[in-house]
Formats: sequence, structure tokens, C-alpha cells
Amino acid sequence: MFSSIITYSPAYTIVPTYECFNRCSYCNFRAEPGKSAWMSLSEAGSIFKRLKAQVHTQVVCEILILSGEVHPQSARRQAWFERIYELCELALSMGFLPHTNVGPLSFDEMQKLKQVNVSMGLMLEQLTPELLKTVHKQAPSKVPSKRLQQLQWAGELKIPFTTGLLLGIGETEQDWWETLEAIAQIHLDYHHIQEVILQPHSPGKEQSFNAPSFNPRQLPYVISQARKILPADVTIQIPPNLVQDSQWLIACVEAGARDLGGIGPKDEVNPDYPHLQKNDLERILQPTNWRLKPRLPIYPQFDAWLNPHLQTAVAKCRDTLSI
Ligand SMILES: O=c1nc2n(C[C@H](O)[C@H](O)[C@H](O)CO)c3cc(O)ccc3cc-2c(=O)[nH]1
Ligand SMILES: C[C@H]1O[C@@H](n2cnc3c(N)ncnc32)[C@H](O)[C@@H]1O
Ligand code: MET
Ligand code: SF4
Repeated sequence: MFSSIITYSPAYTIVPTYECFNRCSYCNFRAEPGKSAWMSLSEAGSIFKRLKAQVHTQVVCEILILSGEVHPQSARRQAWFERIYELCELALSMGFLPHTNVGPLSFDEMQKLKQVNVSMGLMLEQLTPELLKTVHKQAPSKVPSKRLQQLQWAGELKIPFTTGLLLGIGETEQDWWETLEAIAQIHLDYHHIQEVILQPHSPGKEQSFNAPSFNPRQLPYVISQARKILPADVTIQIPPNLVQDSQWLIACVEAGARDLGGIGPKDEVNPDYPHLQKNDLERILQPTNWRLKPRLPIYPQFDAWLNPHLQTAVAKCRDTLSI
């Protein structure tokens, strides 16, 4: 019998800084501005060396650059951006493929980062402005029009893009469909969305937002509806560590999720929910017809959008993973 494929990206997350001028009330990641040392290039260099040394036991291709944010008008913004750029450059020079998700960027910043990233990402969260009165009250970066603008710029710049919804932060069911429709619409203009993450809100130790986890039993329903709204070439990703029960994880796959995201040693955003490793996932999927397959942070149909240097790096990683 033929088996069907579900993908994941062997990844490692680096955090340029945890400091953030936003205060999303569901966040367990942020530190106060000035209170989190920035990652140095030598620190990153040692991490990358270690990852290369372990290539025989565990291959990592994607470096996810995930950061807290410095205000666009701050005098420190330029230094923050330059550090992120240099971290990407270093990862690339050591054979890794950067995927950056550091919040909203200016058009110019995005254009620059395209030169050192194979794809980029930004979650829409939810488009309803109602959340600006609640969880995003102190989060200027989460103004819906600003985030939609990022998707538009990524399209204009031909950047393969990952976006998604954060579920269970006080939105309504109607809000889900509206956010998904907006993603579908923008993809029809630019054809640049490679994945949409359906991320269940999962409470952690640091957050002030007092709400339970998004009910995982609702997730298969959201996925099947999303599958109807999104164009067929957009993959639905779910984070397996936030879908605690393996039966529900399988139900999510049956409903149309086809990717399990970046799998690495730590989920920096949800540190209270350890990532399931490849073996754990294989064990869960074993009784089913689904088989796990590694992928890169760029889907093959977007290769032509990259500069020649990035194309060479991607070809080498495909070779390493034999995909
Ligand atoms: O480990 C994580 N990876 C996260 N990733 C990584 C993601 O799974 C992969 O980097 C992409 O699939 C690209 O391969 C994100 C990427 C984005 O572009 C946007 C949001 C996220 C969110 C998370 C996350 O919460 N935890
Ligand atoms: C990087 C992405 O992580 C998501 N994110 C932030 N905090 C949480 C949480 N408590 N639970 C689940 N996802 C979260 C947001 O969607 C953000 O854009
Ligand atoms: N600060 C960015 C955002 O919220 C990415 C990291 S969130 C933990 O979009
Ligand atoms: S979710 Fe991102 S933008 Fe919001 S406070 Fe956390 S790090 Fe900052």
C-alpha cells in the first residue's frame, strides 16, 4: 500500500534577543528592553560548529531566527537589524538555511534580509482589531493592517513566506475564516505563501493572559475549514508539541495538516511544551499510513526566486538530506 507524506523541518532556533517593546499578554518569551543580552556572532558561531559536528547523528538544515523587537523609531533599531543580518550571513556561510521571523520590518529591511534568507515568516495572529483592546493592547506590532502589509511586501519582493493564525486568544469563529480568507486573497496575488501555521494558544509560566489552551479537539475542524479556504498549494502546518494527545494529532493530519514545522531541541516560544523529536513522531504515526519526511525551509517551487548563492546553499542541503 502507498503511504502518504507528512513533512517536518530539522531546525535549530537562535534568538538574537528576547527584549521586546511589545507586550502581547500571551507571550512567555519577551524580556524588558535593555534586559536581555543580544546574541553575539561568536556565540552563534559556536552553536553552528556544534550543530555541524553532530551531523552524523542529527542533521540540521534550517536556522530559525526568532526575536523580540526593538522599536522602529529607536536609536538602537539599526544595530538590532544589523545583528540579525550578520547572524543570517554567518549561518549561511556555515551551510545552514536561515528563516527569519523577527516581527514587522520596513520594506528596506525586508529587501535586505531576502539576500540572506531562503524564506521568512510572520504570523498574522488574527485580523480582528478587537484584540487591540485586549491581548494586543500594548503591542503596536500587532496592528492588523501592519501585519497584512508585511505579507504584501513579501509578495512584491518574491520572498517565500510562512504565516498563520494564533487560535484561542479571544477571537470568534468568524474571525478565523476572515483571517484565512485574507491570506488566501493575498496568495492569489503573489503566490508566495508556502505554509499557514494553525497555532493553538498554549499557556506558559510567564504570561499574564489568563485563558486555557485552545481546545485541541477543535483543531481538526479548523484545519478542514482552512483547507477549503486556502489555495491547494498552501501547506497547513501544526506544531505537534502543542497538540498533546497523539489521537488528536492524527486527527489533525487526517483533516488536512501536512507539515509539523521546525523540530529542534527547544521550542523557544512555548518552552513549557518540549518539542516531540523525530522518533516520537514516527512512533505516533507508525499505526497510520502516514510517513515522516524531512524538508527544507524553502519549498522547491520557490528556488528560482533566490539569488544564485542561496540556490547553491539549498542544493547542498537537499543533497545532505537526500531529498
Ligand atoms: O519552534 C517553533 N517554530 C516556529 N516557527 C518555525 C517554523 O515551524 C519553521 O521555521 C517554518 O516552517 C519554516 O521551515 C515559526 C515560523 C514562522 O515563520 C512563524 C511562526 C513560527 C512559530 C514557531 C514556534 O512557535 N515555535
Ligand atoms: C512566534 C509566534 O508564536 C506565537 N505565540 C506567542 N505566544 C504563544 C503562546 N503562549 N502559545 C502559542 N503560541 C504563541 C505567536 O503566534 C507568534 O507570532
Ligand atoms: N516578536 C515576533 C512576533 O511576535 C516573533 C517572536 S514572538 C515570540 O511576531
Ligand atoms: S509575541 Fe513577539 S511581539 Fe509579542 S511580546 Fe512576545 S516577542 Fe514581543
